[in-house]
Amino acid sequence: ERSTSGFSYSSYHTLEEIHTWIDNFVTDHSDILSKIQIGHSFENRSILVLKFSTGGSQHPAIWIDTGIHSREWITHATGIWTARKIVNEYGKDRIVTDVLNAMDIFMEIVSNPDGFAYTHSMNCLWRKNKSSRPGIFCIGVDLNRNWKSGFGGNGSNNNPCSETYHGPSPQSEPEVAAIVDFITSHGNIKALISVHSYSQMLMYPYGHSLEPVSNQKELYSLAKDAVQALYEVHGIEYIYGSISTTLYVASGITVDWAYDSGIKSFTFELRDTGHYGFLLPATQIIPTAQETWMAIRTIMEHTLNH
Ligand SMILES: NS(=O)(=O)N[C@@H](Cc1ccccc1)C(=O)O
Ligand SMILES: [Zn+2]
Repeated sequence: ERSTSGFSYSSYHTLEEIHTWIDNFVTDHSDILSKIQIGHSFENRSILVLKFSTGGSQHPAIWIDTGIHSREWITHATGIWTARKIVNEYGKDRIVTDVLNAMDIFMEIVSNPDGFAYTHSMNCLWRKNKSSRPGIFCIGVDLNRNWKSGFGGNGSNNNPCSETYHGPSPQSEPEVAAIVDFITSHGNIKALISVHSYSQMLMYPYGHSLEPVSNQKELYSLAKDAVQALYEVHGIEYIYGSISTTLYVASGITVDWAYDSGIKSFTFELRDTGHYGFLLPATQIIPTAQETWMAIRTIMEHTLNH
């Protein structure tokens, strides 16, 4: 009898329900799972990371974050389903087993806990964190514009009332600083996957410039394979390419910082293409998670072998 047996993987959940699930899930799978607090948010909520590990010390690792933008609820739900998939597939699926026998996986499901709580209480379309500063009467920084690489460039905004406000300085936000500190001190993260919604895209750096990254061919080819694996599940079509050429120029973003830190980095924009947008019905959670998993699994396999 799993203590998570009452949890619905086909529903959206509150922050408290997710934190309770994390505790129960780690208890149920304590052989392979542990919970790490990497910091706290502006409003003092815990920032939690799931660690999947079969032992060893300082294994090369893969980082996955969901929920950096709080209204993108499909991403937290996909993260939760993916976490369960990983533990269920270990020992069964050859790729998952090979990956976890050689690497660790770190997953941060609620990367913007203050914003996420706010989407449940006050404003379901809230995007930013909830930081406030003296003399500034608009709240929140866009946590996907607060990173050092290209900070303050085109595709970010220095107006605190903007939805893409980059904040006063790189890593000014505790939610970003916590990830930077964790990944930097770990020192052996090989790949990073940052999950957003919506648009149905799989992208890689750069966002801050139109200049192709040095290993563009490798990332393009891997994105192509990952998108094909995703398509084969439910026939959902993704487009793929570099962020700046596929979507728009965006500066101070997670994946550009990761790439400049020597990490192969990808970012997803999950379902849909705008019909429901951020308000994707819960009936699409499991289909979305199932197809996204096949793309993530493809990226994991490549990371293990290259
Ligand atoms: N998820 S979204 O609707 O906010 N779109 C994202 C697009 C995006 C995602 C990853 C890196 C750069 C840009 C955004 O941050 O603007
Ligand atoms: Zn987003």
